[in-house]
Amino acid sequence: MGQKRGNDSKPQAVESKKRKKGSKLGLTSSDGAWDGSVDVDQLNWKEVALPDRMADVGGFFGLEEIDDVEIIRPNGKGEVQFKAKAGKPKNSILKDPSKEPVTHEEWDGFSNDESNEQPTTSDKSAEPEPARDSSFKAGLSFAALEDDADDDGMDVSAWDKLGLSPNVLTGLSKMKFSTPTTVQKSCIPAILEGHDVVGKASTGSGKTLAFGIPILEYYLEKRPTEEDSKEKKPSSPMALILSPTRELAHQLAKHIGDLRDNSPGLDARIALLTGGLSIQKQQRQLANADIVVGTPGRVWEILSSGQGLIRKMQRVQFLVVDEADRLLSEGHFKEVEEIIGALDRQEHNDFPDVEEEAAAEDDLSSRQTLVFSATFHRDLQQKLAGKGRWTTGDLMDKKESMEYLLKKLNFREEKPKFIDVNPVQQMAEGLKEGIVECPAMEKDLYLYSLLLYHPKHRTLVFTNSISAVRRLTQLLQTLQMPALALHSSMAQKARLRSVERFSSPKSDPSSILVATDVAARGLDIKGIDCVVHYHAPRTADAYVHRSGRTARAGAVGKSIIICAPDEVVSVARLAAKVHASNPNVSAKKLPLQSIDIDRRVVSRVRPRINLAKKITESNIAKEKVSAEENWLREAADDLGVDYDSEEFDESQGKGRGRGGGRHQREKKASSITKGELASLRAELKQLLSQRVNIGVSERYLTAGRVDIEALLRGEGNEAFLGNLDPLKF
Ligand SMILES: Nc1ncnc2c1ncn2[C@@H]1O[C@H](COP(=O)(O)OP(=O)(O)OP(=O)(O)O)[C@@H](O)[C@H]1O
Repeated sequence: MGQKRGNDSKPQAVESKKRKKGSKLGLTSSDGAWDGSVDVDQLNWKEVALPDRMADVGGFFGLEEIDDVEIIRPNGKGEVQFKAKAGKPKNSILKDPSKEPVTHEEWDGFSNDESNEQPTTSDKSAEPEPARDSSFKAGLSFAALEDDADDDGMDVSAWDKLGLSPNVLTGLSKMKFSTPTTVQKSCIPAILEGHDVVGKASTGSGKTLAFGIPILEYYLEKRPTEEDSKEKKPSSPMALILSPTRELAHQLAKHIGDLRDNSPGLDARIALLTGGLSIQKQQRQLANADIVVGTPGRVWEILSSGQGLIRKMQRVQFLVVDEADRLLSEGHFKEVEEIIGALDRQEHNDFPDVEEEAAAEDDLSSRQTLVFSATFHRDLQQKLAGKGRWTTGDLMDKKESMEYLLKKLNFREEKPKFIDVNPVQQMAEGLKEGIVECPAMEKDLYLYSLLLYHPKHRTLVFTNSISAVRRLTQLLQTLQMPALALHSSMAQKARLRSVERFSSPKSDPSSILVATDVAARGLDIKGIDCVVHYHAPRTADAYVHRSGRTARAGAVGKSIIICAPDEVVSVARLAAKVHASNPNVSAKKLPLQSIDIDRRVVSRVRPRINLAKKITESNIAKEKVSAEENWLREAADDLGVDYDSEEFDESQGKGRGRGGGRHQREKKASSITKGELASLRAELKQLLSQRVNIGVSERYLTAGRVDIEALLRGEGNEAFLGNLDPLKF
């Protein structure tokens, strides 16, 4: 049974017990006045600016600098103190970089693999920020609500039953979230009551705020008092939120940060701990954070660096495991286990006095564990049972998921609440699923045709490999389509640019993002109308998450699988698994609509595709050959031998070893001359300048059967000329 979290604050004695340890920060002179010296963490550090060309470099370059600081050596020995020359800052609190709202600039890209992450310097040191608004008291903010009544806020009475503070309601109103989503309605009260919660709800259903709101409410209730601030009592983070990828961590921090920024009196400081940022800076952010969001690799790296951080983190009141099936699987499992183990470990000599130890035990016993995902797959079960391999990606039912989560996570309650908002339906309600069947070698042609049918649709195309992302992006760009690439071996700045360009409201409404599964989870981009699986997803949960990038937050969207004949059976099996728990769906009648693309369109655009493929293959082969040659030349230089490209080509071309044929094809593609390439381009340009002509002859045009005026006005699908049935999907 969950221990109900009362609305009253803990008795003062317990509060002060928790924060008993004296502050070592600013020093005071004999008359008790602050003498201007501060701890190194409290100085107003700024990141060292780098020239643009070095923007993707990190590590050592994550240095920060500071001006106008006097270094004092009180007793002439090793000990140093710092004094900001500018004098005493406002409210005696110097700027704390972790308190700045998380901005887009701080984001440094995507990666599944934290260990391979490149540090970056893309985050900017913040402007000086206001100190905590300690005059603002929770529960006394009706005035704030009234003040804002005439801005463009919304009626939020639908949230009334959830018992939220006026502060958070104001924030929700400003964000125009008039109604809680189902997962929010079900999870928020349970979390506010103090329960451990496992929440399962479809993609895009608002899970972030389902746990984010109770955390902010807890902050309002327990935030440090004015007194604490004056005494500069060190605080501990209240929540640790773990996320499997950097972009998700960023999004979570941003989403919760947005609500904080819109809610009067809410000034919780959020630290973002992901690879790619200077670790020293993150350690400093952590020192003052109220909410910590991070990826397991970096969180563990920082916690295990000592400095009493584990002890500090043991006091978190909320441990959130987002995208739990992914986080408790694959590469992250070990680090998550380490983190959870460290949070639970209680060693007696950890605490300098009995009172502190008692307070820590108190915190530990009241810690809530919150676990969220849209899917819980069977591999998690296998892995937890010690059977190792990740294979099927099949989805687990409620009982199985619970059993295995219970084994691994140290829930405070014997029976955490499992809130499954969509027990029968894995997919978002507004999602339409379709399948396009085509010959295995003609996927490019069918993808292009599909895209022509969907002008002004923001489309996300998933492939199963990085090389396919590279090739397809170039192919579509050659066909003058606004395509962008996203995969984990791109430089971080380039990844950021791709997502920003794709998601910007100002971008071309026909934008296409070609991506690997690095974009499958959590990416919350408004207005993705269509998800295309160029390669069929390998697992049922991948299908759910990829498709979940569209039809988010009650919107509608389409998910289309392009499928070769020999893939049809496995794709149908995959869809059957996803819909298995839906009694309204039978294996014989899956909600996977077959889409027929007009054969005339396909045959008319084939010459475009053939030309574009030739150009793209030639470009890619040229890039590859030149990279290979550079490498061989360098290797030959190192070995002190002569590199003879012809001799090397001969040895490759005789079919010795694997890949000889491919090498020959690449060589051939790369040998297209500049002149030939230019004429291919000119030919393609000519084809692209004409609309795809369907059943229209000049006679037909002059007979007036096509409304040329309407076409010129941009009505209908401008890609096509003639009578064309719309795609029935
Ligand atoms: N109550 C609400 N009303 C309207 N929109 C909301 C509400 N709550 C959240 N949203 C919006 O819904 C979108 C999806 O939310 P969120 O990213 O939390 O979904 P999710 O369930 O975590 O998805 P995924 O499983 O794909 O990670 C966000 O853009 C968010 O701003």
